[in-house]
Amino acid sequence: MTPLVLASGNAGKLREFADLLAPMGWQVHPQSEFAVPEAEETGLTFVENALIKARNAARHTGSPALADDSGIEVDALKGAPGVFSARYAGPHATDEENNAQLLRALAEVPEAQRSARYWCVLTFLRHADDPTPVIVQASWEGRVLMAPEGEGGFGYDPLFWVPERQMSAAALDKAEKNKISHRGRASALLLAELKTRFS
Ligand SMILES: O=c1nc[nH]c2c1ncn2[C@H]1C[C@H](O)[C@@H](COP(=O)(O)OP(=O)(O)OP(=O)(O)O)O1
Ligand SMILES: [Mg+2]
Repeated sequence: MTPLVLASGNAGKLREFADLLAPMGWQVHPQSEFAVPEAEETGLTFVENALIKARNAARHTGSPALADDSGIEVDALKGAPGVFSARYAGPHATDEENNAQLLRALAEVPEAQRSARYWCVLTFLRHADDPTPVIVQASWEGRVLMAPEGEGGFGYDPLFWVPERQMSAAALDKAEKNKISHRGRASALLLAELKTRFS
C-alpha cells in the first residue's frame, strides 16, 4: 500500500494524529522519515499554509500527503497570533516562549474578554500537482487563562480553558481532547470526505 506522508514536524500533532487517523487503515509516516525539508509557511491563511506543507511533502516523497495548519485566534488581540501562532515569540520560538508572549499581550485583559478559539485546517493531496485537494477545517472555542494549568497536550494547551469540560486543554486526557478539539473534528470531516471521494 502507498504510504501517506504526514507533513508535520510537530511532535504534539503527530501524537494526536496517531490515534485520529487510525480508522483510516492507511500506513501513516511522518515526513521526518523521508528527510523532507521544512517548507516556508508564507501563506496568510491556514488553508494556504496547509497546502504549501502538503505539497512540499508530496513533492519530496512522491506519495500522498496530509498537512495540518493550525493556531489560536484571540479576540482581544484582533485575531492574533492566528497563522503566526508557532512564530509568535520569534521565528524559532518554543511553546513556553509563545505562551509567555501571549500572557504578556493579555496582561491587562480581564477574564470575560479573553475569548479565543483554535483553528485547524487539514489538506490532503494525492500528489504534488493535485488540482482537487481535500480541504477541511474546524474550530474549538475557549478562553485564554491567566496562568498555565495542566501537564498534557502541547503548544498553547496549558493556557486554553475549555468551558465544556471546565478545565484547561492540557488537563484533558488525550482521548477526550481528540473527541472535541479542532483537530479531532477536522479529522472526522477529513475521514468522511476521503470515504465519499475515494471508496
Ligand atoms: O491542539 C493544539 N494545542 C495547542 N496548541 C496548538 C494546537 N494546535 C495548534 N496549536 C498551536 C501550536 C503552534 O504554535 C501553532 C501551530 O503552528 P503550525 O505551523 O500549524 O504547526 P508547527 O509549526 O508546530 O508544525 P508543522 O507546521 O510542521 O505542522 O498552533
Ligand atoms: Mg509550522
